[in-house]
Amino acid sequence: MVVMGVSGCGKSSIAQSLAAKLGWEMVEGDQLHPPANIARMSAGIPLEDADRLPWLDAIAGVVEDWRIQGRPGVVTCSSLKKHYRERLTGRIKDVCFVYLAGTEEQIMPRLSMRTGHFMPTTLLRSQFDALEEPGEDEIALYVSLEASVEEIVSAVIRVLKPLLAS
Ligand SMILES: Nc1ncnc2c1ncn2[C@@H]1O[C@H](COP(=O)(O)OP(=O)(O)OP(=O)(O)O)[C@@H](O)[C@H]1O
Ligand SMILES: O=C(O)[C@H](O)[C@@H](O)[C@H](O)[C@H](O)CO
Repeated sequence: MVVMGVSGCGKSSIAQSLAAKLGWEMVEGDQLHPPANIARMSAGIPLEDADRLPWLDAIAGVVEDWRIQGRPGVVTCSSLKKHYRERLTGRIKDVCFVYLAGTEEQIMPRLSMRTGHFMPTTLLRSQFDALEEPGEDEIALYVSLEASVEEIVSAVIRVLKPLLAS
């Protein structure tokens, strides 16, 4: 499972709770950024494709390891563009994206109140500019970010339960 969406949509919060409830391993995709990417974002400079590709490949490696081991897992990754998501999954249809959907107006207060994180609020617009929402040809669950973490996690597990049982 890849919890995706723009900065501040709630990926880390939802993924932590999902992994705990499911008993799955969780990987924070942001931990796999090259230091140069963190420095770039911290300086208020949006990442470009060239910056993201090695990061996406590192996350794809986590997904592939889980696939080889036959183990489920939850990883957070903004996955803003379709070709990023294809790079993450290798176009293998065993990965579900949980897309935390919302508006800049809904997310900005969260980013403004968050402390101790490298991502400046000024980059939120660039995240939406880059965002390509998952299409009908992709395995993705749209979830409104407006609900509580508990409500979102319960809804995701409820909807995916039949898949999780297989
Ligand atoms: N469902 C929610 N309702 C209210 N606040 C939330 C919700 N989910 C997350 N938050 C809060 O919003 C802020 C951003 O959440 P979080 O860090 O999980 O987002 P993120 O998508 O992982 O961000 P980034 O991509 O920048 O790391 C945090 O302060 C978090 O406590
Ligand atoms: O795709 C990107 O521009 C970046 O990866 C950001 O989305 C960060 O990973 C994170 O969301 C901010 O902390």
